[in-house]
Amino acid sequence: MPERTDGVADVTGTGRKRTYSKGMARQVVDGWTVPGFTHVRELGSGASGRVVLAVDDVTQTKVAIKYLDRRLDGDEAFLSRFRLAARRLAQIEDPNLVDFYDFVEAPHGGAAIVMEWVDGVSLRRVVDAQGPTGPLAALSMLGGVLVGLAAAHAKDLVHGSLRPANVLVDGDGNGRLVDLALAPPGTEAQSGPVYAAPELWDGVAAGPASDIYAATAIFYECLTGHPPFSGRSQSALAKAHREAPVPADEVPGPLRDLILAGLAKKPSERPASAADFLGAVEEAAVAAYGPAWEAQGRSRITELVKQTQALPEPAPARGGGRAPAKAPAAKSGGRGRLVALLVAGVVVVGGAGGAAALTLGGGGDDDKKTVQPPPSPATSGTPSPALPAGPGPVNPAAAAALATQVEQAVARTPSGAFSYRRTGGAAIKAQGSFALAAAASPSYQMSVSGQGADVRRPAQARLVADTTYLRSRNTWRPAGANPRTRGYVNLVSHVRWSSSVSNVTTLLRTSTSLRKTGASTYQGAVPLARLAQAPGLGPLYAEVARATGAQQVTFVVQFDSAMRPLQIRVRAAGSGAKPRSQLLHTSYSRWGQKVSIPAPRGAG
Ligand SMILES: Nc1ncnc2c1ncn2[C@@H]1O[C@H](COP(=O)(O)OP(=O)(O)OP(=O)(O)O)[C@@H](O)[C@H]1O
Repeated sequence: MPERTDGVADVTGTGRKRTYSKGMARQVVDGWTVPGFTHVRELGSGASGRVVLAVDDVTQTKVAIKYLDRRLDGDEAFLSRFRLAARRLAQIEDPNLVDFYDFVEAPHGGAAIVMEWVDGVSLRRVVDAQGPTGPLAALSMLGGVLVGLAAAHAKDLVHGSLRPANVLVDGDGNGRLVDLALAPPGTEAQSGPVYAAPELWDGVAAGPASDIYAATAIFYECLTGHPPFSGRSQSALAKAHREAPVPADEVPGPLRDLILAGLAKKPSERPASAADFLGAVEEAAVAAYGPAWEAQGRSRITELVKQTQALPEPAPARGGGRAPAKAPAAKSGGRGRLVALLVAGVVVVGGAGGAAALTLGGGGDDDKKTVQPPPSPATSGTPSPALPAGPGPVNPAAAAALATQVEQAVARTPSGAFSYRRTGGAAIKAQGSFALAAAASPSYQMSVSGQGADVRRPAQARLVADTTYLRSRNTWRPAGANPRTRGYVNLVSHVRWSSSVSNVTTLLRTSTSLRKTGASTYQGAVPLARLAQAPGLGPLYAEVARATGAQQVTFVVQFDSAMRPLQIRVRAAGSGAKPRSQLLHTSYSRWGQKVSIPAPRGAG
């Protein structure tokens, strides 16, 4: 049973307690407010509720609180489902999901979600204001959305109503998904009709495949400035999703297969999982735009976010409830977009050469007439030429100084959270936290799984002083000696080295080409023969060389402003008739968070 504190249910079971201050501000939202927070301002509202920026009275942390619409907080079936989803949401930490803190219910009606406040703008606003993002930024957004979906799907959580308004883009160009599991089953198609997969229109419950469809429809809109299908009524839109050919010829040639795969009419014909799709996205992006595509795409989207933030913020939408779907009266392409066009000195007359497409959303932000945007500063984002992947000159002293700077930055806040995945070959996924000790080996706690039959189920693992412990029925046991758990020991070792900071610094130090490709992004290449000599990392890269036949790896690493890694992507691509490739991708977050990973007591 949820513990009740001060009349507030702690349904996430996190046991978080707050000291609730009296007399907190109750402006912005009338009636019940979540105790312990002071509201700052309203951020906006939609069909599912009203969102306010608030400050935790104890920690002074800024949060976003979504007060659920009466339609939801009065629906007991929805509430009991969402309570279960909330427990899982509270356990996920992923750089592409907005952190979920609490689901709070008032004793006499009223419910709210307390979540991380994202200092950024929604992708809806970015596309409204700037038009198509250019292919690299669109790919980077799709990649982020798929990473977030993969993390949610791994916990059996489906987004259900994914659309650009539910992708918040932060100042680092990171797309973060919000509003997971908020659409009551059966209403998913109406929650985001423009992005709703054909099966949702037939009343099939939302699943990973419908999330992949929505992610691809968003990708399409980033590329072209308008969604793939439109219709004058719900039934016309449903028919288009079910029957109309995918208008793939509007997107750049190298990206068409991705669009066709993700928007396949039958769920079984779409990529098998978000993680699989991510692998295909990576392959297509590298082939078309070179290994630095992600860094370039991210820097492009970061620029678009900045430009959008500089525009006057649209007044928060009011009214909560979404109007029942009806053919919308012709509207302009959105307030923000209009302002952007005026700022850019572009005058749009009528339907931009007849290219206007009427799209039907369920109201609110997604209910808009999209106009094929004329070239604007933002749409002229043709990719810069791919950087050379081959070895080039490197200044070893500069590379070593950079590596030292990273080590020093990490040593100041030596703990955090990470998520890791390997794609290509046998997939591996892991996420958790780590603590780096100067004099001892680092400790990791993670949920880890792989593709082999013996490691497919996620296991909870700890690595302390080079011993791996696995959790089984609430008991931690050392795993080394047991042949049945050897697979997990190998996975943990792989993850530990792949996502280690020493992997980052070794790649920098041994690079044969290294260049700065963004404000805090570097791209380089290292021959695998060199990495095979590196302490600890040797076996990892020997395996990569064996599996791919590659001679070298290329990498892209991005740092935060304190020079701690935010993410690193290492790619090995073999050559020949059937080249095999692998991607090792670690994202880091929450540097400096308090992490304690002791050796389990009594576990030997
Ligand atoms: N965690 C957050 N951090 C920052 N801004 C947020 C956050 N969650 C929502 N917002 C912003 O608050 C506003 C209202 O969000 P809301 O989710 O109600 O809108 P919506 O997605 O259009 O509608 P709905 O999902 O309810 O149909 C939007 O501008 C959204 O970008």
